[in-house]
Amino acid sequence: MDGSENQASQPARNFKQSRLREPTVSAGGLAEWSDSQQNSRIQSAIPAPPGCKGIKREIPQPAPQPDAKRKPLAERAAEYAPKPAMAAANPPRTGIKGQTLPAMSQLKQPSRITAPAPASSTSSFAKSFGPGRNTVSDRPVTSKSNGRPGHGRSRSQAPRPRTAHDHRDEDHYGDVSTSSAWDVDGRVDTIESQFKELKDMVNTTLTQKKGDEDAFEMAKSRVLELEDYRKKLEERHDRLKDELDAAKDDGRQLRHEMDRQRWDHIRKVDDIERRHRETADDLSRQHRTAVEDLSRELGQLKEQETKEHQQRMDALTRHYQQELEDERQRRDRETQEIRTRMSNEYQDMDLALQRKDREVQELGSRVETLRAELERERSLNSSLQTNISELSASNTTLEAKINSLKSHVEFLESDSKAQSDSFSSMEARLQEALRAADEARQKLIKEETERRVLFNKYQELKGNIRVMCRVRPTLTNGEGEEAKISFPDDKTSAEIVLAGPEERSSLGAVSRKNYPFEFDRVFTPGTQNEEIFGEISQLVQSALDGYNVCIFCYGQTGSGKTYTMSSDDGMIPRATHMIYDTITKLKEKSWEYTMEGCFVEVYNEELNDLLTPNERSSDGRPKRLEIRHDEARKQTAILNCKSVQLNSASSVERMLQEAQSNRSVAATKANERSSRSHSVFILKLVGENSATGERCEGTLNLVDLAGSERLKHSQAEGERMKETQNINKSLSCLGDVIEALGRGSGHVPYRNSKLTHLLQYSLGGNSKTLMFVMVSPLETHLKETLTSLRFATKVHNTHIGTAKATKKVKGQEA
Ligand SMILES: Nc1ncnc2c1ncn2[C@@H]1O[C@H](COP(=O)(O)OP(=O)(O)OP(=O)(O)O)[C@@H](O)[C@H]1O
Repeated sequence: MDGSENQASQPARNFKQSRLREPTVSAGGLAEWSDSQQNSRIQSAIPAPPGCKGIKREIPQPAPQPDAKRKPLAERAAEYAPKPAMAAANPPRTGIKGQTLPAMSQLKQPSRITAPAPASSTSSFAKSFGPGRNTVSDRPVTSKSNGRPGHGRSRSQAPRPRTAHDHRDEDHYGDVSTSSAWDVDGRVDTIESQFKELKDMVNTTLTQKKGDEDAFEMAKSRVLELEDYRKKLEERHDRLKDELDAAKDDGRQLRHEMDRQRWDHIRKVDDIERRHRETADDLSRQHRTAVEDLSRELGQLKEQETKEHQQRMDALTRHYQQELEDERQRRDRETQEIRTRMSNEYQDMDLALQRKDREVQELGSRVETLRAELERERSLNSSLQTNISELSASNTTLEAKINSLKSHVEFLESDSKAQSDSFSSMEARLQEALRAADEARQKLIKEETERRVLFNKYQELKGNIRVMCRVRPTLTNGEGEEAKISFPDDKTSAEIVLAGPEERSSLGAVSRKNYPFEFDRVFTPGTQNEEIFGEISQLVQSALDGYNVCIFCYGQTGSGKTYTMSSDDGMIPRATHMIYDTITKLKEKSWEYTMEGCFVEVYNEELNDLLTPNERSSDGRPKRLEIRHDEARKQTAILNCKSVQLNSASSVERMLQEAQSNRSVAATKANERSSRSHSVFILKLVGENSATGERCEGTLNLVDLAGSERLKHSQAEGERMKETQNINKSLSCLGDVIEALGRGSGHVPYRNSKLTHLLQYSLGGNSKTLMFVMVSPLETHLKETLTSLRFATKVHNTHIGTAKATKKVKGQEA
């Protein structure tokens, strides 16, 4: 039977006696059970399916047997049933016993009293006690007298709970004591009815007990069932365990089998591989043998073929030789015949030719005769014409003579004496004028010599190294912000003041420092090349006078060096034009000049000829330019360098163009190259005075230096690095040379760079030097500009010794 059905049929069942692990249920019965409690019982009662999780569920233990010493309530109630009078007669005793029941009832029914045992009955039962007998304080004592500890005891000690009707028993005591305390019959009736109720209760309890026993039995059977199930499960577990062990054994065997098969397989694979190798070896052996056999056969076949071929060739050769011989003989015969025929024809032709020759000779002699006749006729004709013209001329002359004679006769006929006097005075005056002119010429030559002396003295006084500054204008293509440059002194035009970069003080004030510089001359951005040349023309004159002159432009890239030096109206074309003009003028003073020019560049410490850049020596190597100094003449020559005779201004222009184009060829970007090399235009001027016997030899060097800002750039690599190092080196060597000259040092380090070595006689004692420091007007170039101006100031402060002209008068040193 199902547990739930059992419960439904026994609503008043007391679970305290069963002690099963089920929720504690009050004596109220089924009406007080919650659904969850019922469900839990249903779940526990249903046997779990075999093999499910329920196997692990705790099997409920049989409830312990109730305390045997304790008398069941029904028995105790039965003891009182036949003696209702005693209850009235001996109220304290009955009261004690009666007092135990509600206490027990309270133990069994902790919260509620259900319909069969309503609170009203308890309260009416309580009414049977006399006043003061059933106080709250007595109850725990009675309960304790039981001597059993229990969980219900603590509840009895707590303040009594309200009944199901939500009022305490004590609430009625007042009523009992006041209304019916001494109504014995009423009380007996009440007690009897109460007893009857009690009896019903006992019966109910007995029924409950029976139900409990049934439940107990059922639980027991359930336990047995579960035991069986457990056993089954254990059996199943053992069976499964056996199966697992068997499966493990199978697995082991399978693994073993697998290993064995793997080893078999590996062995087989090895065998196959070995067999395969052996087969391959056999095959390759067979192949080798076959190849050897074949090659042997091939060799034999080849030999045989060669022999057969040779035989065939021999047969063919013989055959063809025979044929050739036959053909040759046939041809010989034919040739013989042709020769015979030809000789006959030759003979015929010879005869015909001789005949023709004779005819030609005859014709030639006839032509000669005719030509001679024609010539004779022509000369006759011309002589006749000459005669005619001579005759007409002589006729005219004769006519003129006749006329003059006529006039002479007339003159002679007039005053002939006066005429002859005037003639003689005129001749005397002419002689006088000639003598004066000669004297004036002599004076002029003397004055020219004196002018030269004075001019050079004036130059010396100005100093042999002069520095001029030129600021180029801003270009119109929006180059950038202009630097703050001022020119304070209009009169001397020798000062320039540069506002330095912005400086910020610790207080945040922005200021600019002024940097004043002073040079021999400062040219403002508006100055034209013409005015610049006006300043340097005196130096060009000095070169004509036999001095070595060096004019160089120094400054950063883009500051205007090339513009100043080599542009169409730059210093080089202007200087050459001036020289031509001067030479022409000097011719009147008996000076004859020859002018020779060469153009070189110093690039990477190598001299390159810009007029013949690709010229090679006889051994095919590029011609190496070598510097040669003539100590006595204080002149420098460059070996293997093309030197051009400059007879006219146009030849100078041609030379400049050629140099420029060669410079462009040498580098893809001519501008870049111009920034990275020094170009030197060398003009040699040799003058001789036929009147005075003077001879002078001067050199004009016009140098466009490489961009000075390269001094700082050091991030370059490879070729660029070499270039940078060389530019740095040569520019600092130039500074060293100027400094050494200024100090009057015995040793001047000319040889430290190609540039200074080349300009040795144009820098220092025997020369006049002019440096142009070129200035860019841009703010971005400010630092470079300051560096350039400082360098120029150093040069300007250097005093170099007196210059000397290389001049000779025939037979004596200058
Ligand atoms: N005085 C001037 N008036 C007008 N334009 C000028 C003047 N000076 C220079 N320029 C212009 O400025 C530019 C740079 O000048 P230039 O090529 O002569 O500089 P640079 O110093 O020779 O440079 P690099 O070292 O690269 O050869 C050119 O376009 C040139 O025409």
